[in-house]
Amino acid sequence: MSSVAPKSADGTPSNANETAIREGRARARAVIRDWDLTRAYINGEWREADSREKLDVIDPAKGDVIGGVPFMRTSEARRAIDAASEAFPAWSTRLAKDRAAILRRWRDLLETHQEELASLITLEQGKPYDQAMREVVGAIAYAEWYSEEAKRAYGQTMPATQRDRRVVVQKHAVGVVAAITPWNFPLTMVVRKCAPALAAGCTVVVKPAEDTPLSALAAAKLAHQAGFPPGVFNVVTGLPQPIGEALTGDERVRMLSFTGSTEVGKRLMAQCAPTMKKLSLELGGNAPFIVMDDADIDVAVAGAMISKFRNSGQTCVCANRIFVQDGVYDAFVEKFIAASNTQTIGNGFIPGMELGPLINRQAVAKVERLVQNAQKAGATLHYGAELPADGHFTRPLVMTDVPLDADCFDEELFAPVAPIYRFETEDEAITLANRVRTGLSSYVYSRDVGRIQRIADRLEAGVVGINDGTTSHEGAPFGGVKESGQGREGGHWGLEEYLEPKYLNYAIG
Ligand SMILES: NC(=O)c1ccc[n+]([C@@H]2O[C@H](COP(=O)([O-])OP(=O)(O)OC[C@H]3O[C@@H](n4cnc5c(N)ncnc54)[C@H](O)[C@@H]3O)[C@@H](O)[C@H]2O)c1
Ligand SMILES: O=C[C@H](O)CS(=O)(=O)O
Repeated sequence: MSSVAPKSADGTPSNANETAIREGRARARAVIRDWDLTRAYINGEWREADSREKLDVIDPAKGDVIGGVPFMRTSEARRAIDAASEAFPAWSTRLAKDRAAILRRWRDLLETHQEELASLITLEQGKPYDQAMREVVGAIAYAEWYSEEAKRAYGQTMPATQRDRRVVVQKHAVGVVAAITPWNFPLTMVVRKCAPALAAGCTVVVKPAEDTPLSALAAAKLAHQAGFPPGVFNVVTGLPQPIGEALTGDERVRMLSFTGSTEVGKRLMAQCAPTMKKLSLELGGNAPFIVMDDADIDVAVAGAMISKFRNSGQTCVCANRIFVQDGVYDAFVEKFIAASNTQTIGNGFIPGMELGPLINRQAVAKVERLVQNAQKAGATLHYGAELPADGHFTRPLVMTDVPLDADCFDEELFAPVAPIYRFETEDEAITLANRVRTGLSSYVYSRDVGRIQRIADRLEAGVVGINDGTTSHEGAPFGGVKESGQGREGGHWGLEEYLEPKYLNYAIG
């Protein structure tokens, strides 16, 4: 049976753990203090809310207040749009190599301060420190990619169709971009949107998630040091709805780049319609994880563990439905439950911690609702670690015998809960995998390359992990189909999102 974080002999959390938590929190709170992460960033200045109100920031592992950011609303959002709009002409016409150089400095500052940034992520989002460090490394990778891609916004010439005509295609920055980001990767989601936007010559107003605003403010602090001119990069913190209405309703904002739930994505999409904004929407997932009976079971179990439990299941690409073919079902279930039940759960500052808390109480209530629904429908529950004393934790859980009509088949769990479903044929697996409204990530385990290709061809998804539970790559076009959104982030695809082609037709006489 697994346990909460490693304990001392008498069963209380070891002094070493308590010391690690205390020291980790102290390091992160020193970053908040020394970097003065208490004000939003508008037009190159650090600003309070007009009302002087503050929005508390909570440590999800302890449930206590660890910081406060400006509780901004419409007026401050409008000032950020003013700044971004005024900065756009100069920034968009600046030489690409100059934009690239500033992005490179931003990238280097992210790397120089990666330990401070990782501590901040663990404190405000809860993920274990080594996962937070991997998030910072991911953010650095995106910043690096777009510091280079900034110089590759290439145009084209078209073969003449008339002897006295020439056609030249140019690329132009879209304009002011509103970037609204989620809490599960509070740094990477900001960099993954802003780096390509800034590389393309756009200016940006970021509204981070209210649960995790500090990482976005830290990114702004480093962007300021990197030399982004005033108004080019802005971060507004506060009440989502009025800020969102200001950003989506203002005709000067030419694009919305949103990462978050499908529900909110649909709402924001509708709010953008009156001013016809360009959209990049990275929305909800519900990833199928398919294990065929010729798969290497140990490889499949290892992949399912990473895909399911990374960030305590709070990623858009987590395995949300694990489908195992009849012939290997019992073997897979036995090994997967054993692996799941050895995981430690606790404060992310404890060295080697595997599972941190969920982001807030609402997230815990949602997963409890989905588990109760599945159990009532007939699922068998195989619980892992006991819960730590405080914080927003939920126990790691494997569910077998899950009925196909359980709510968790269609809803994103966003928790360390793994429903397993049995299937018989390849066609049945694909039909079940596609029987949802989203299509972001998916996984297939087999050692038959023809079977893998047949399944990958038919999966309704933007990403297919093949014998691999992790699929992130800064150069790949990340994004989904159906209600997982539209547009792509990463690689040249990510830069193109923030560019508009314009063709010039020359009569040459
Ligand atoms: N596709 C991806 O790349 C990706 C990445 C991470 C998370 N997600 C998805 O995000 C969801 C979890 O993140 P979340 O809980 O932060 O999502 P969420 O939709 O609740 O919030 C996302 C962002 O939208 C803001 N927001 C919420 N309501 C708003 C409104 N009315 N107006 C303006 N802004 C508003 C929030 O403050 C936050 O900044 C999951 O569904 C997950 O799959 C997708
Ligand atoms: O949560 C969504 C992220 O996009 C996951 S990942 O960073 O792409 O793996």
